Amino acid sequence: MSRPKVRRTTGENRPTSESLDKPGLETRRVAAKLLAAVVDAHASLDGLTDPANGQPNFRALDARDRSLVRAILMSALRHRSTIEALLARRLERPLPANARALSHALHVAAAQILFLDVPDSAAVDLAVTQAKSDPRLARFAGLVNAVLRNLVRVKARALPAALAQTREAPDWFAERLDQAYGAEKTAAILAMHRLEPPVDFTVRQDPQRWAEALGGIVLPTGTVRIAKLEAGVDTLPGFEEGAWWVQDAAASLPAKLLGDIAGTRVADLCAAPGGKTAQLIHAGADVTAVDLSKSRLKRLSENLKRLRLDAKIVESDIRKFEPDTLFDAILIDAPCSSTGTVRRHPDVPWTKTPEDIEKLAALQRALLEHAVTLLKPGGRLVFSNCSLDPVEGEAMLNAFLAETSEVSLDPIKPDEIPGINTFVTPEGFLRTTPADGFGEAPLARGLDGFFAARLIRTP
Ligand SMILES: C[S@@+](CC[C@H](N)C(=O)[O-])C[C@H]1O[C@@H](n2cnc3c(N)ncnc32)[C@H](O)[C@@H]1O
Repeated sequence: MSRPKVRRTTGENRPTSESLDKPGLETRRVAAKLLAAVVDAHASLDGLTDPANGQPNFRALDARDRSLVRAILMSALRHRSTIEALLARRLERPLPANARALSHALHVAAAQILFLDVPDSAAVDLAVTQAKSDPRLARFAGLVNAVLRNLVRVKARALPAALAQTREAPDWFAERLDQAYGAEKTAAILAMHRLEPPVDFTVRQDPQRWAEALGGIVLPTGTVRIAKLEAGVDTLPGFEEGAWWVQDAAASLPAKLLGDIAGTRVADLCAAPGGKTAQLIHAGADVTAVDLSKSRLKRLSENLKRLRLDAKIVESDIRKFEPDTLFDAILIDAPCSSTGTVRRHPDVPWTKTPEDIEKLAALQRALLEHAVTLLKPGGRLVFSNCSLDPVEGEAMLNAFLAETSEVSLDPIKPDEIPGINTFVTPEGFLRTTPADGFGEAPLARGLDGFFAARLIRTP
């Protein structure tokens, strides 16, 4: 194939009022702007697309265009390495480092061409118009046209080959997974990161009935799972009456590891938005929910209100939380790199760095050190997080245990919760990854990456 050449701007590339108003153009511009914010400024996609506090250009779009922007960005990030490889092959030389806006516009268009149900001609045409109407991109309009037209022509053959050859992750992340899990399991984890995950529900009772009502299956742990949402969760049966809450199957396990807590006083430290708080209250505990974030605690209150569940809510840094009486049990679901949730949050590996992992592990250690002082002698504490990185999990916990006499490990037993036996490590930690699951049925495969350990306060 003849490689596209960079074409210089001519007068014909100046924006016209027609090009500025072209239907769909603003949606692509916003998508490219948000992609820049994620990849270059490490902003979180959920924050940027928050309906109340998100990026202003995004919030100015109507609901349909907002969903298209989200769909473009989910695909662009979920397949970022593959798109990068396919674009690089169609360019004569790498894009200059200062051509970030061009790179983002190409990625947004390629995501539509390769992964979304948008007509190819519309994706190409809008990207070219976008280039012509942006002073930073106008001189590249010819290149955008040539690269994207070429991509459309070859995609049937080139996409499967690129998917097979590309590791779908930034190098730092794939290398850390390799070190922790080995090449084969890393490949399986990264393959799961490309797929849209199912939706899991924790139900208050009668999982079988709710599986039928929602059109899903019951996993061995009791979680109800459906393949995908056809509309908002608030349209599903059982939402109004608070019969269930959305919670990944792995996220439902740490609270269960506290065992029978009916009638006991339990602290849920790092509680918001409250999925695990709801489990603890539903299990019959008198729960104190503590979190640093006012806005996240507001969501926790709203969630508990819908579920008609009640907890004492405390806004505090848990390092400064000094209750009058010690707790019978504690759950601490600590802030982490969230690398176990990449299937749902494909921006995570592109917004986090190895330095973040080290900093978060140090914060977790500090939170855990204070949390154990709030526990009654003989009481149990479960520490959990949704990171795949052992620095935030196994290594942090082992180092803490080696240096403290205040608590000891209470190993998790493989048969104490149905369905978890393959997730329990030889030392008695819980470790899940997206490559794990509950059997070979397609809907039973995969769950978020989680780490959990149970400790007991020295009597
Ligand atoms: C992984 S989220 C918790 C998810 C929650 N347990 C659930 O199941 O819905 C971590 C939480 O820790 C909170 N957090 C972070 N640092 C904290 C601190 N120093 N003290 C209290 N909460 C903190 C964050 O605001 C965030 O809500």
